[in-house]
Amino acid sequence: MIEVVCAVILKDDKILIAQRSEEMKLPLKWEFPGGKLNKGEDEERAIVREIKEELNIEISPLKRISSNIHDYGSIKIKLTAYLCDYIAGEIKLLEHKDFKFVGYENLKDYDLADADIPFIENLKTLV
Ligand SMILES: Nc1nc2c([nH]c(=O)n2[C@H]2C[C@H](O)[C@@H](COP(=O)(O)OP(=O)(O)OP(=O)(O)O)O2)c(=O)[nH]1
Repeated sequence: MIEVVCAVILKDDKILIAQRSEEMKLPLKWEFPGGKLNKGEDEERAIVREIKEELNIEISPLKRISSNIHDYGSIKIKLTAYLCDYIAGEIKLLEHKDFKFVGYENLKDYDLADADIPFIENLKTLV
């Protein structure tokens, strides 16, 4: 099972979602950006590193939301989400195709990766 961490980044009460590119796995799906844990790396360090690598911004993890285990058939992932504050920097799309800041109520209108869907319910009381 692959361990993946992702960031639910808040800015002005909106949530950042990013669209995977055609070249990535799960092409064109929307997700909470993040990536795989390196060996020996803790989750909070991994999420800060991945967001800098993918979006060029600094974030600060606030709270662990929950983990979902999802089996895509070819791979099984454990996806752990952290609620994060946007600290600094201008977003540059270094891997993704697009990004948006959306209100909580609009998250369901995007074609999110299957593993992310349970987070919508878990976020209800947090945002
Ligand atoms: N980052 C991220 N990955 C997700 C989410 N939902 C979901 O199913 N995934 C899957 C897609 C990938 O199969 C896997 C993580 O891959 P990734 O491509 O983002 O991770 P990475 O940057 O470390 O990968 P790599 O390109 O170095 O191989 O988890 C999500 O919300 N965020």
